[in-house]
Amino acid sequence: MKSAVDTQALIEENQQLHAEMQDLLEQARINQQIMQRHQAFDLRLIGSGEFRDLIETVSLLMPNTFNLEIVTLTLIDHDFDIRRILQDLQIGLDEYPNLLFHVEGSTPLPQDKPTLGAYDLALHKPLFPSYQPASVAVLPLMRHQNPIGCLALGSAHEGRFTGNLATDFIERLASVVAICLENVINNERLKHIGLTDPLTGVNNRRYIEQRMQEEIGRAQRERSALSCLFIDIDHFKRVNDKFGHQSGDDVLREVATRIKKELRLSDSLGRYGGEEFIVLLTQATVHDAARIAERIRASVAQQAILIAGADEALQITVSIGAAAQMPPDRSIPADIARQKLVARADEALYRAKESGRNRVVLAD
Ligand SMILES: Nc1nc2c(ncn2[C@@H]2O[C@H](COP(=O)(O)OP(=O)(O)OP(=O)(O)O)[C@@H](O)[C@H]2O)c(=O)[nH]1
Repeated sequence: MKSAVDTQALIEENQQLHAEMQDLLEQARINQQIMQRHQAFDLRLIGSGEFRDLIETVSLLMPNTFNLEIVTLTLIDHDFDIRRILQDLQIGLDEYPNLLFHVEGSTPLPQDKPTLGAYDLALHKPLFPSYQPASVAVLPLMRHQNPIGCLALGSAHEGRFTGNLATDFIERLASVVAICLENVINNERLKHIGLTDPLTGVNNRRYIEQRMQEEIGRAQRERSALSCLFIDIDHFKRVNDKFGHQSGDDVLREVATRIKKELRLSDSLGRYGGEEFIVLLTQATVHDAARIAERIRASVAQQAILIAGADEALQITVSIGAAAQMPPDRSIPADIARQKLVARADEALYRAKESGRNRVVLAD
């Protein structure tokens, strides 16, 4: 027969076991929640179709999911290839302070294995320009054995990332991010190719029409000014006939470059047809448009264009028709407003040609 003492010990042991089981259950519940959060994060990451999605997932969702103070993504883009595409697609880098670009010649990014440990100002400042964590994990992003950038995880806790922590989990995370990154960059590249004129590198007609429609809609809503320039190279057929098609192509490229130089970042330039370009000037009245058009005309006319194979530089001029959409009429659908604006600029261009070329004419 068991004594009262034995019974009491049994009860206490039972209570102890019960408490341990409750702890284990609680731990399992927390683990399950963490796993679900990680799975949701993986799905968002893998589902990123555009650059914007990926950057937002990495810089906003990732710190939340993994309990971090900051996550930054540094890309290797020494030839500015990625930045040019993002700029042309109107993806403003200012919107993403945690997206960084490695500076050529500065401390090389880690390759192969992640590095974990305490924050080191000299080493980590470029990866965390706006926040100083206590401990960091720097994960190399590799594709086909080549480094494409790095992911930097920052925690406010000193003990979070230490040299002896197993790295399998974060290595897997880095390889998923690297694949997703390559995928979104390729998607944006394809989009860019579809909207770019291969000869001059400026936007093509499809892009400029699309952009005009958006900007006209915005100008109508915000009651802001918007102008359009229709630019045509004078006697371009003579260039082709006299110096060959290749020289004609060189002239087209140089004229596109000179036009672009006179524009602000918010303006758009597109090749509209053979030797025709359209410029869309946002927040620009007819006076602004006339001033910019005159600058473009002068920049083409003032300096002859050097052509490979030709003995002398070619004197090229352009004629420009300018039309402003002011005040924007909200009752007209944006596509009709776009066609009207282009038609008015085209009509002004016709008058510029008729009245002697190498001039700017404003639409009525
Ligand atoms: N090299 C080259 N020529 C092109 C291209 N696209 C169109 N052209 C040529 O551009 C010329 C346009 O000639 P026209 O429309 O007669 O006009 P223009 O000679 O510029 O005369 P005006 O506009 O009246 O001053 C044609 O000879 C086309 O073959 C191109 O991609 N490359």
